[in-house]
Amino acid sequence: MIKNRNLPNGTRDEFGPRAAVKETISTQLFSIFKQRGFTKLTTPILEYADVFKPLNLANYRPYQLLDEQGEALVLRPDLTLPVARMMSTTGVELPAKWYYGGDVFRVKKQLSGSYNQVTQAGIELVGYGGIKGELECLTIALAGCQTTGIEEMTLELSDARFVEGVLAALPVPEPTKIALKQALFDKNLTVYNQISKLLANTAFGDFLSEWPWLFGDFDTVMKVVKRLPKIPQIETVIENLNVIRQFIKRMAPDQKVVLDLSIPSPQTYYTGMAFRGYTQNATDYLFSGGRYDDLLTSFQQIKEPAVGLAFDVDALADRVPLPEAPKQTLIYFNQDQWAEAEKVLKETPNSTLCLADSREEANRIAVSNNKQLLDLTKEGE
Ligand SMILES: N[C@@H](Cc1c[nH]c[nH+]1)C(=O)O
Repeated sequence: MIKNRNLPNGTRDEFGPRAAVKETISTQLFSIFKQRGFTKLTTPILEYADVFKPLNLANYRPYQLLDEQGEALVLRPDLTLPVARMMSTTGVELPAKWYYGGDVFRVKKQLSGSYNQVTQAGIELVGYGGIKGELECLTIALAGCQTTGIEEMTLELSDARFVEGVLAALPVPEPTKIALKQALFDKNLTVYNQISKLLANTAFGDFLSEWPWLFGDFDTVMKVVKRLPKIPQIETVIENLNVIRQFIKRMAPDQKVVLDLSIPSPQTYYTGMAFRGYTQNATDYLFSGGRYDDLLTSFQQIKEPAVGLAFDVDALADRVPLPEAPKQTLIYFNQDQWAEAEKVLKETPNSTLCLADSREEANRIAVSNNKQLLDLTKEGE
């Protein structure tokens, strides 16, 4: 007899309403992706560990296995890197629009309460370098939340180039910049203040005193950014963010948009704008995405621009109210009535065949599942 019937940490069996809701959500998202011209791509759950080198493995610790030659394999902790790997090996023509659905596996801290297996549904636009790529992703992000029934969602924008651009312009040696960045990301104000004090009397002084708090309402954050001296690289970033803000205003006037220019990029492979959606009082994101123009060079010589996003189907399922199921009918019949039962099944909405061998058993099943029994045998009469 098998002794250990427990599940590995952070995993779960899914059945009943939750499984049904997740299936519905995935179907709704896939239908948006397909309608907008994305093509399905399926990659294996197992990949060589090397594929995920560009990830920050402190945040995405993978489950490791060995193949028959002793080479390190992992259960995929991310779905964007397999797409980049696939693009570099198959020579498909660019630009390309891919969509996918599947589970990612990330070993989380024990007792963190979060799951190690998460279902994602996402898209990748490869070969588009302009801002239209970001706009398409955001259009799909908003449509996805709306279609699946998310009522209130906050859109958070950030940009991987902002922190780097400001640091590059600071008149201090490289090690000081690295220390300042670390203190900013860790929100270690003691160290941050010590370092930024060195620059208090420069053109950056005013801005630096506010940087650790540079998140929140879009327009308020932008006002603080204006205190920076002119840095050409930052100007482009700000322009892009403003274009996105205006686009959202036109598309979804009531959509709440926040900006965070004091955090590390959500993925180490992002090279530009990043966007995430969240709801109040929750730590997980409904979707997360961004631009990653350098990622393909991890796999090939030629650089290709790319941008994408993934919905967290589990996070969506946690927020979407479970649908009220219509009353089900159980059709009880004798084996020689199969053809008749089949006909009734076709004609009766929300019905299923009852495969019990006695009327008594059929009754028990109907009562315990709150279903109505339709008896074709008339045994009980
Ligand atoms: N793979 C990213 C989401 C993404 C898709 N495309 C670009 N980014 C994640 O899991 O966070």
